[in-house]
Amino acid sequence: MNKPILELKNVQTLVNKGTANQTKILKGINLQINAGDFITIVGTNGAGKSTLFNVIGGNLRADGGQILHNGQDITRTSEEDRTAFLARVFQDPKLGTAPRMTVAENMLLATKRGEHRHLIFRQLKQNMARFTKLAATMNNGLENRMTTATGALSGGQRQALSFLMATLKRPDILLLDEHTAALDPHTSLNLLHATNERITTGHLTALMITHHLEDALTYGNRLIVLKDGQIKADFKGEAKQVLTVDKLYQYFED
Ligand SMILES: Nc1ncnc2c1ncn2[C@@H]1O[C@H](COP(=O)(O)OP(=O)(O)OP(=O)(O)O)[C@@H](O)[C@H]1O
Repeated sequence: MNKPILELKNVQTLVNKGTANQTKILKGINLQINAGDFITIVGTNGAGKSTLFNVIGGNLRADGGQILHNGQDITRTSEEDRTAFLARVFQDPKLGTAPRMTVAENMLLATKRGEHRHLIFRQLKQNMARFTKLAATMNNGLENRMTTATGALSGGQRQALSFLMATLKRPDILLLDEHTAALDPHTSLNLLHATNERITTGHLTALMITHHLEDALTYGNRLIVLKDGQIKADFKGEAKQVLTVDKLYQYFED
């Protein structure tokens, strides 16, 4: 059998280390993520979902356990070095794009994720048709704003651009941290559809945090419930298909 694309072995994190307030946030996470997995993650506020993404992304170091990428230990690899194989989209549309650069320039930058980036503007012209076609797949008019500064886009267009940028250079792992939560219901649904399309047709490996149980059930092949820093359930394949909102809701009680 192939190695998991990402594996977490007994991963633990602490906050307020060495003080009287020292607290364990992740309490021994064991998780094997296989190539092509699209995992939705749900859990109460404070369950540790963002902390899990921080520790996978490398902006928080694990205080115990191991993280392996294709079998290689990356537990101590920096956040910057992990961008060579990992991309993340945040809830805040402002976080994923450079506001003064145009849509096309941002996209060009994204083709160089994980490399020393300097823009060669002649490459803009060469890539414009491809970028415009890609922007059109987001179904929100982004393709008509290729030379607009990103700061002037609507929140929905900016977040769609962040998502596109995260996937332009194929990441081994894509982390979606409530990436539609700041959008209105219609815009959010549109981006979710585009997200699902790009992940499934591109066979990307993705983890998506959401507070919408319906969305967690609708999308992906796997669903994880995080509670109090631990994985309480991991539904795969058919077990996920027969899962209902009512059953899932039980994990949020008490
Ligand atoms: N730097 C920190 N210092 C102290 N406590 C922290 C720190 N970072 C996270 N925590 C605590 O760790 C717990 C988990 O936080 P985390 O943000 O991972 O939860 P979450 O599941 O993403 O929550 P939400 O759904 O509200 O976004 C929370 O109790 C939070 O207060």
